[in-house]
Amino acid sequence: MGISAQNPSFRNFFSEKKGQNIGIVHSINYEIPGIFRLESGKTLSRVSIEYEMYGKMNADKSNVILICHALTGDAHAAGLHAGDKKSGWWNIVIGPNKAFDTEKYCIICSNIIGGCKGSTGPSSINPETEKHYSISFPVITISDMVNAQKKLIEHLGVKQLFAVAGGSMGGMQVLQWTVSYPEMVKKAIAIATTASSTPQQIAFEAIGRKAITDDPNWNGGNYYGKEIPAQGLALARMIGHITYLSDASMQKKFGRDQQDEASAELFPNFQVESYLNHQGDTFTKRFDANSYLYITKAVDFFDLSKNGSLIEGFSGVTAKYLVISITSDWLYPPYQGQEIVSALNANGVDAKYEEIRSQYGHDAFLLEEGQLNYLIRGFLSQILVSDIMYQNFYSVSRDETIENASILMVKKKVNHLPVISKDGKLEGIVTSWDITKAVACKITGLDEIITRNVKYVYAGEKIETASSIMENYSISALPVIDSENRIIGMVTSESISALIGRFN
Ligand SMILES: CC(=O)SCCNC(=O)CCNC(=O)[C@H](O)C(C)(C)COP(=O)(O)OP(=O)(O)OC[C@H]1O[C@@H](n2cnc3c(N)ncnc32)[C@H](O)[C@@H]1OP(=O)(O)O
Ligand SMILES: N[C@@H](CCO)C(=O)O
Repeated sequence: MGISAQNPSFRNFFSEKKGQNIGIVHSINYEIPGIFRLESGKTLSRVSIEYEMYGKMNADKSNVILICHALTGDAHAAGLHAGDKKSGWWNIVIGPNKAFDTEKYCIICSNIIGGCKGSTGPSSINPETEKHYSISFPVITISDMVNAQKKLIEHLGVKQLFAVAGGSMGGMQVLQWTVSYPEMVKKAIAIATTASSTPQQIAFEAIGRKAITDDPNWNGGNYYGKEIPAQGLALARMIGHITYLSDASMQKKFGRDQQDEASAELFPNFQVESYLNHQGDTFTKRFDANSYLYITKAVDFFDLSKNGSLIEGFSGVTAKYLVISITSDWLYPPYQGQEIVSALNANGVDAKYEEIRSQYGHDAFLLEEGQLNYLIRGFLSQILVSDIMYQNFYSVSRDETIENASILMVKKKVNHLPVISKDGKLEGIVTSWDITKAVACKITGLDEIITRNVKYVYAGEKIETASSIMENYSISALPVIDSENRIIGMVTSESISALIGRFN
């Protein structure tokens, strides 16, 4: 790695718990059955989705985390392919004891539709013509990428994702998931991203696309089996790569250092030139130019605002959110992460904003191991009352008889009955112990034995809060209420204990 973090002691603080690697992994290819309809209305058939899976699904498939990759990523997020020396692109956070702990969660990452790493894209063979799609490939959007992932997730029998996470364009997919399929996402982690591409972001992508289409080898997109538009693609990557770094990281990596004169054709190359040439050159060996055109356009089209309002765009989102920005990211600056959180909060969504303090620039989401692990681990392991409360609870009204209340308790095998008013507000609670005492004292009216000074919690509180109330007052069930004192669920000591076995 080229530079050390801005404040080494800060970085070490977050690196305290080292994870392990997951070893050899392999990719799987899934073909979506039938026709796949795109947002544009166009259709594709025999769409392939390449994916990798690390860790095991638990019995009810409730521990699945989907990882969404950035612009030039792929399904290989972690571990090693047999014979390779380089691990997957997010190996720093995926594995045993890492934030995306493969001992606890089942991690899935798939290559996006439009890509060139095993999923159907412009370089694939069109089954109707038996030729490369090239630029006959339909326009794709971030929403299409998410719809293709949803097909894969459904095929794997997963009803709800425990979390969806990703950086940059991966973060856009995260946002899109929670807007398109709110009921399918419990937790969302969007890093170094925006909810709407800005003119400056579009401008950089546009220059990259022009570099490709101006290369004579691009040949209207028909270069498969011929010379590829390597010069244009390399130039596109060089421009893009500058936006992934920062002024400070370039200073630190290269300063004004030059290469040996012997390596130069005309003038000695600065080290930064040589670095960009290397990045451009390597990129042409791993990426398809047409895919680059389609994917960057999908990023440019991305805009979740509705009628000009991001608040409106996020209406209906229910996932709990962690939004992370990077202090030195000038491509997706922190204000864009803050805007996402404000719009989510305005919709009543539990969304938290965090910043990674780094000099690496945008690509810090691929590099800042300690801070990423610390923030993501904390967010994934935080369990709220709403995660474990029972919404199907039984209640009584205060004019009920003790006999009826006790029959209900026996039939439904519960030890607590919240007492509620006609408009659903919490008035008190009766327990099986209250009833036992009432029978002993020959009391028949429920009203006389209700505990009115009832303890309660709110759905958004941490389970630690609920369990300490239970412990302090020696009670085993708490009503969960909303801001208008209406009861919306019950949390019990059994539901908290059940958590211990949740991910086994
Ligand atoms: C996010 C996703 O979903 S996946 C996509 C992520 N992957 C990529 O973007 C791949 C290409 N990008 C990179 O390599 C990115 O810089 C990062 C963020 C992934 C890695 O960052 P770092 O570890 O800091 O690597 P750095 O930016 O210094 O680049 C290292 C490479 O530059 C080369 N290099 C460094 N200095 C010079 C120089 N002066 N002249 C020539 N080459 C140089 C190194 O030899 C090394 O080459 P290699 O990758 O072929 O081994
Ligand atoms: N370096 C990453 C970040 C782009 O957002 C990539 O190439 O995908």
